[in-house]
Amino acid sequence: MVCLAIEGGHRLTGTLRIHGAKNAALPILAASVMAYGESKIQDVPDLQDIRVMTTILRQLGAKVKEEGTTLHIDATVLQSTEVPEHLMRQMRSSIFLMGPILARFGHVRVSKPGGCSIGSRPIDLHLKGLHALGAMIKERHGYIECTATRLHGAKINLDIPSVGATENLIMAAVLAEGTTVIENAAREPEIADLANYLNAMGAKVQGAGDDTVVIEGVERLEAVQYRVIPDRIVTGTMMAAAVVTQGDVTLLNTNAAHLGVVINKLREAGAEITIDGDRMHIKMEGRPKPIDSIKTTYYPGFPTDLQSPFMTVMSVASGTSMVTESVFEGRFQHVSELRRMGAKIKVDLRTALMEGVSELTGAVVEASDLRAGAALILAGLVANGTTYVENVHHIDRGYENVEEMFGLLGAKIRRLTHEERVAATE
Ligand SMILES: CC(=O)N[C@H]1[C@@H](OP(=O)(O)OP(=O)(O)OC[C@H]2O[C@@H](n3ccc(=O)[nH]c3=O)[C@H](O)[C@@H]2O)O[C@H](CO)[C@@H](O)[C@@H]1O
Ligand SMILES: C=C(OP(=O)(O)O)C(=O)O
Repeated sequence: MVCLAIEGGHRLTGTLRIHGAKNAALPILAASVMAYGESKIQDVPDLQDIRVMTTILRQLGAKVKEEGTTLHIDATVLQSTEVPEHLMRQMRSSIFLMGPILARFGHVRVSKPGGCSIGSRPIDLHLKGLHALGAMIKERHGYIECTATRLHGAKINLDIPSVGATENLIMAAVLAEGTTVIENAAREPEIADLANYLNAMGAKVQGAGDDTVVIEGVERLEAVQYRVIPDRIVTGTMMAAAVVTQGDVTLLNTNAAHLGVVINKLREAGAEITIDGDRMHIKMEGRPKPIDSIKTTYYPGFPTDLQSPFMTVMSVASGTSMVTESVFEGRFQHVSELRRMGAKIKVDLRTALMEGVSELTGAVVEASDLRAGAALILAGLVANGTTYVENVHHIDRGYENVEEMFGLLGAKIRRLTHEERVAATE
């Protein structure tokens, strides 16, 4: 079990290029199984979740070649439409394969991805939608098997604007017969990115990024070259890191339009943020001011994936701030770890009240999930002494070479084995 050792007290300065978005790349890679020919997907981040996705694609019989951050995928012929259980279990995003494999091959068998530490994360809306598109669905022994000679268009109203369900259903509907209308669709930028990719392949998807998406089914999709959008959650994390360390940072390959509410909240905390095309400059002088209140919600609201890194900012603010998590029921597990470092946080159900402290102190802490890990790295950057963040595998799911990424801005972060960590803290 590896851990990150973060030496506190180094102000972040310098320039960093933001990598491609995990949450856009994953559904796009899944969608590539619908194309005839060799797809070329650019700016794919080098992350654990991406490695799991390419392993699954290879296991199904697709040819996958890596060339730096470009992936070449040829799924013209697949040997299997069953995703092995051990790979399904490694990440939730394996569920994205359900819609495209079913749409193109008429059959798919996957195991249930299960919940994770941030919440129960059911997939009922994915299944209800696929059923409306004409899939026969059998759920037995923890497996889901879907069949359909050809899916057909349908009107689907999602109970919740689920990102994953919207994406899975768009992918299933592009090869269906007739027109599909998805109402109360999620509006996250990654959905528009997926639709742009599908449309480049010959699909007819309109309205992605809005709450009604209309998909006119086509017969066949052709492989294309496509570049994934920048990762808005990594951008937001690095912005928060610049603020918490009172730094001066320039981020390249960003899209400020995807981060409206995040930029406003950091300005409220006192950050000076300037935007010039895809370049963002963040400068912070002094302690962050308290942020009156943040409530996570669906896009374009405040993203749940940035709730925990922002909690670190608020933990060291010069006053009291409030956060309400309304998307995932279990996303406050970083609170106990931040408290170990000296943060003063009271939680009442889904709301946390943070009384900013002037100093955090380094401690051994555990990342319970990806973004909780990011929050603890940020806390380690400003803490007095060294912070050891355990369970780094969660962080590796979403931040490419995390210690190098922060290191480029002057942070001192080392990756240690468990034995090295124990020796360092004895
Ligand atoms: C790979 C990816 O893109 N992951 C993102 C995606 O996850 P994901 O697509 O899993 O998140 P959803 O938008 O589906 O989840 C939103 C809410 O809907 C609920 N729900 C969802 C599906 C369903 O069938 N039934 C149901 O009840 C979930 O439990 C949750 O409470 O959006 C989340 C919300 O912005 C982000 O935190 C994740 O980073
Ligand atoms: C929750 C997240 O991702 P996933 O849906 O892949 O678990 C995340 O990126 O913060």
